[in-house]
Amino acid sequence: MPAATSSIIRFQDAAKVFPGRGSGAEVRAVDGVTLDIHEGEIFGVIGQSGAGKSTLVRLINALERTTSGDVVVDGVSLAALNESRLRPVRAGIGMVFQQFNLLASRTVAGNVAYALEVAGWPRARREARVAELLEFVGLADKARVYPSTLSGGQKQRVGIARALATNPRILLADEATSALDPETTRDVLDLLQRVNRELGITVVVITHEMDVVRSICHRVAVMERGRVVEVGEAYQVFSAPRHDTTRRFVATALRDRPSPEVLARLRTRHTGHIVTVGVDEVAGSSAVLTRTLREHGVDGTVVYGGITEVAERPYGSLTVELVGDGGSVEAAVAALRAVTWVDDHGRADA
Ligand SMILES: Nc1ncnc2c1ncn2[C@@H]1O[C@H](COP(=O)(O)OP(=O)(O)OP(=O)(O)O)[C@@H](O)[C@H]1O
Repeated sequence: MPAATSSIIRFQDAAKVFPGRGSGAEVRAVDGVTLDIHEGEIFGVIGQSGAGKSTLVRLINALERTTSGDVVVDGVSLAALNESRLRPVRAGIGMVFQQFNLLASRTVAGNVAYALEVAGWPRARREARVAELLEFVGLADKARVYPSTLSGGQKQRVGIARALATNPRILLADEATSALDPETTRDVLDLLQRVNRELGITVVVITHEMDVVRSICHRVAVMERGRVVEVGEAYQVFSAPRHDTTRRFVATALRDRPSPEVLARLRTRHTGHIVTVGVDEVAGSSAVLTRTLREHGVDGTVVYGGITEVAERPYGSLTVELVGDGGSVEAAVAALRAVTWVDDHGRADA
C-alpha cells in the first residue's frame, strides 16, 4: 500500500450535465460527486455502461468541464481555469485509451516523441527520452516499426510510453485492457503497477473487469447513474459489498457460491450437512476450517467453492459437507460462525 494519503485529485460536488440529444431530457452523467484520490495510489472506477465513469475521469484532465462543483488537481482548481491556463495542468496528466489511439503514419518512436515535439523538446533530449521510455515498457527493439505490425498488448505499451513522455504525475487509463486477451491484460497490468511503484505515478483506471481491480487497485469507487455509491479499499468494498452493482461485479470474478441448482445437485451426491463458509485473511482460511472441524470431531469434505485474491489478500468461500455425531456438527457450525460468515444449507433429509 502507498504510504502517502494526501489528496492529489479532489472532486468537490462535481457535476457534468449534457444537454439532451434532440428533444431528449438532459443527462446528468456525473451527479454531485465528492471524492478524494490519494497521491501514489492505483484507484479504480467501476460501474455499468453509462454509469458516468469516463465522464468522471475526463473531468480530471478537463477533457470535459464541470457544469457545477469543481475538480482540484494537485491543488489547482480547474473550474476557474480557461483553456490556456489548463495546458500546464493537462501536461501533468497522461492518458491511455481502450483503442490505443496511436498514429498509424508514425513509427513507435514517432508516436512516443509526438507529445515532446509539441512541447518543444530539442531533438537530442527527445531521442534520449523516447529510448528510455521504450526501454521501460520493454519495446526498445520496436522503435522503428509501425503500429500496424504490433500486437494489441504491444500497442498498449506504446500508448503507456507515450502517456508517460512528459513525466506526468497522474496517469488515467480508460478501459486500457478491455481490448486485450487475458494473458496480455496481465502484462499491461504489471506495467501499470510498475508505473505506480517505480515512478510513483498516481494511476486512475476505469474498468468493467473485476480482474483489473482485484489485481492492481488499492482503492475503488463504484458508480451508478452518475453518483459514487461506494468507495473504499478494494478489499473492504469487495469483501462486504453493499450495493447491487458491487455484488454483481464481485460475482463475475469468482463463482464460488453454489446456485440453488448446484446445491440441489450437491444434495443428490452428499447426504451430510452442507455449509458454505467464508474465506478471508483473518478468520476463514482453510486451516481454521480444518482445525475447528477436528476440534469438534467432525469430518469435512470440500464439495464446491473457490478462493482468489483481492488486493493481494485471500477472498472466497468453500462449501463443505459435514459428517459427525449428535450435536457435534451444530457445535462446529457455531464455532465457525464465531470467526467468519456461514451459510447453513442443512441436510438433505432435514
Ligand atoms: N458528449 C455527450 N453528450 C451527451 N451525452 C453524453 C455525452 N457523453 C456521455 N454522455 C452520456 O452520459 C452518460 C455517462 O456516460 P459515460 O461514457 O461517462 O459512462 P461510462 O460509465 O463510462 O460508460 P461506458 O462504460 O459505456 O463507457 C451516458 O448516459 C452517456 O450517454
